[in-house]
Amino acid sequence: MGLLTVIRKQKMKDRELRVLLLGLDNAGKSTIVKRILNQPTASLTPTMGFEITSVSFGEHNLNIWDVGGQQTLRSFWFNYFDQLDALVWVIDASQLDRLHEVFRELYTVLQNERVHGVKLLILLNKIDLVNTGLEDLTSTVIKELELDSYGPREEKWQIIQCSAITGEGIHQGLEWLTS
Ligand SMILES: Nc1nc2c(ncn2[C@@H]2O[C@H](COP(=O)(O)OP(=O)(O)OP(=O)(O)O)[C@@H](O)[C@H]2O)c(=O)[nH]1
Ligand SMILES: [Mg+2]
Repeated sequence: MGLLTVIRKQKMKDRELRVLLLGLDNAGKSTIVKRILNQPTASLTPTMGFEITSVSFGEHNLNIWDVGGQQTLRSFWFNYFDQLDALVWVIDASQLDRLHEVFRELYTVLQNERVHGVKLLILLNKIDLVNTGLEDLTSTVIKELELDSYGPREEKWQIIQCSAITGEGIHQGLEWLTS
């Protein structure tokens, strides 16, 4: 293989991003994927295994792994940790009573060494259902998960408010992932 071919292949590889979408059941992960694809978001059923979606964004091709978040499925999450470029963690911002569960599960995921150093995007989803308190929620998440120790914001992690139903914030999330 000539040098130019090697460089070209490497460039193509750099543009392929493997993205793992995780979060509790009902957080809105699959709806976010539908929104990205511009497909109807109504009448989705809980994801029982996983679904891979390939989508191009700018110069990049994102391979998004959408994995079911139900309790019984969480022990399988670690099967998807290899060679990740980014982890997207989706939180239902309208369900504050589940925040403890959210923190516990994400904390466990972040302990896994295969996730260390991987870009982390936290999406506070369903903001169309929330009228107040989003800024407080954002600060709480940053504090509880000690995100500042994860590395510099913008570079290593980001937190974005979004709605898979209205589409708000989704583009911004994809931009950050591919930046
Ligand atoms: N209002 C509102 N509802 C949303 C939003 N995103 C998702 N939903 C609803 O939340 C419910 C769950 O959405 P899913 O996308 O299936 O959730 P999931 O995270 O994929 O769930 P699992 O596959 O079980 O892990 C559905 O009824 C969606 O319509 C949002 O931004 N706003
Ligand atoms: Mg799903």
